[in-house]
Amino acid sequence: MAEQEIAVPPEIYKGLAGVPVDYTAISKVNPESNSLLYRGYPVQELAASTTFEEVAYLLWYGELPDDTQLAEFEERERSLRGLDHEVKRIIDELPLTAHPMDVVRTAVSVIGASDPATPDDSVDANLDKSIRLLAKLPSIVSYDQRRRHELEFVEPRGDLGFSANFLWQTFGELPELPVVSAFDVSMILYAEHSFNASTFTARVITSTLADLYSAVTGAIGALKGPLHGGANEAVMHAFDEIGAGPGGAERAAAWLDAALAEKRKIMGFGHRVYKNGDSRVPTMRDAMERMVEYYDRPDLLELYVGLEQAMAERKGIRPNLDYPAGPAYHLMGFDTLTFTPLFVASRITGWTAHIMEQAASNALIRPLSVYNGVDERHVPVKG
Ligand SMILES: CC(=O)SCCNC(=O)CCNC(=O)[C@H](O)C(C)(C)COP(=O)(O)OP(=O)(O)OC[C@H]1O[C@@H](n2cnc3c(N)ncnc32)[C@H](O)[C@@H]1OP(=O)(O)O
Ligand SMILES: O=C([O-])CC(=O)C(=O)O
Repeated sequence: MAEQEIAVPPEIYKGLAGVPVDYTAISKVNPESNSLLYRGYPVQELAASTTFEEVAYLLWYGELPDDTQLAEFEERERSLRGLDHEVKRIIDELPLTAHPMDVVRTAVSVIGASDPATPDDSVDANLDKSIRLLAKLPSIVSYDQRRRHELEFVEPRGDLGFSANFLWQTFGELPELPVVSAFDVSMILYAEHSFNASTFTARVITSTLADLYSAVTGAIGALKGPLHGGANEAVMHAFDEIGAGPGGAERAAAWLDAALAEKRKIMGFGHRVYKNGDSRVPTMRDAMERMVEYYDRPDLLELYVGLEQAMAERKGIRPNLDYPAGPAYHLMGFDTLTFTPLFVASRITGWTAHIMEQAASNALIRPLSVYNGVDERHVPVKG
């Protein structure tokens, strides 16, 4: 008699936590040293000495551009910033009740559906689509924020860098240097973070040989959720619940106790990979503090510090990048609902770098599941 097989239940890695699924040469997230490298460069150094355009180039081409390469790259990006009538028309048809992330997702989908190069998956075509989306996202995001205030579209300006132009198109006035610089830092920090949920979504879609626009559209959907990019918006909702004005630290602690008693997740805290703090937070916190000073809002900093300290005491959980980014964007004047679309405008660089990396060394992403439903049964014979 054959020896009876003892079924060993396979180990399930819920949420793929701790499971390496592929190599990447784009960025290295190191929770032990609390560091983040883009193509080998520490993100803090990039934030201090480069522009977001240089970082986009680095992520896509693997090296920082020299002066000539940067000038050509900037010229191309600036030439593509306009928005076709068709995209504006479709945005206009969307109800104002639509979340801005749904608007961005739809606009990217429309651009993909209208681009004759969509099926071309050559490296050159994908680079072209990537810079096209990078250039157009500020127009899409600002157009949507402005239409909610019944304001006209502001045409992009070819004499401004990415971040200055983004602010110009959103607010219709030229921002001062400290604001442009803090915004540019946020774009650099949000640009790339290895196999996070939205990037992995983009890679899964690419692995089926679907086009770049489809992968980006799916990634936008994944980023919308509050456990991922949607947390920067959710941080501001929490700040609104706590309320502005003096005494923020005490109110934040009391709010936190009530929220934890209700078993709520505190948005902007915790991270799947970093368990001792997010490598990007100190740099973004500096940028946020510069905005607190610039806009003279010490009460917001008091609330920020109060909630951070209370969370450390109660749960020992540290903030992630969304925590300082939310209040920084609020101070700059962005609507709270626009915060996650700002994340899209930056992460388009990382997503598309990963789409191209996946396409260059593809294997269909298709994990296994372990069935735990009812045993096999049979449809009763009728009659
Ligand atoms: C740019 C980004 O996308 S960064 C992430 C942005 N997302 C957020 O800020 C949402 C809030 N944070 C969270 O929900 C989580 O920390 C995540 C989703 C980011 C990471 O989750 P995981 O790695 O799965 O951690 P996990 O959920 O296992 O947390 C471990 C424990 O800490 C708790 N915890 C983690 N984060 C939080 C939080 N923000 N608030 C309250 N409790 C938390 C969990 O409830 C869990 O407790 P338990 O062991 O008693 O069940
Ligand atoms: O890495 C993650 O899981 C989430 C994150 O911080 C990011 O995408 O920037």
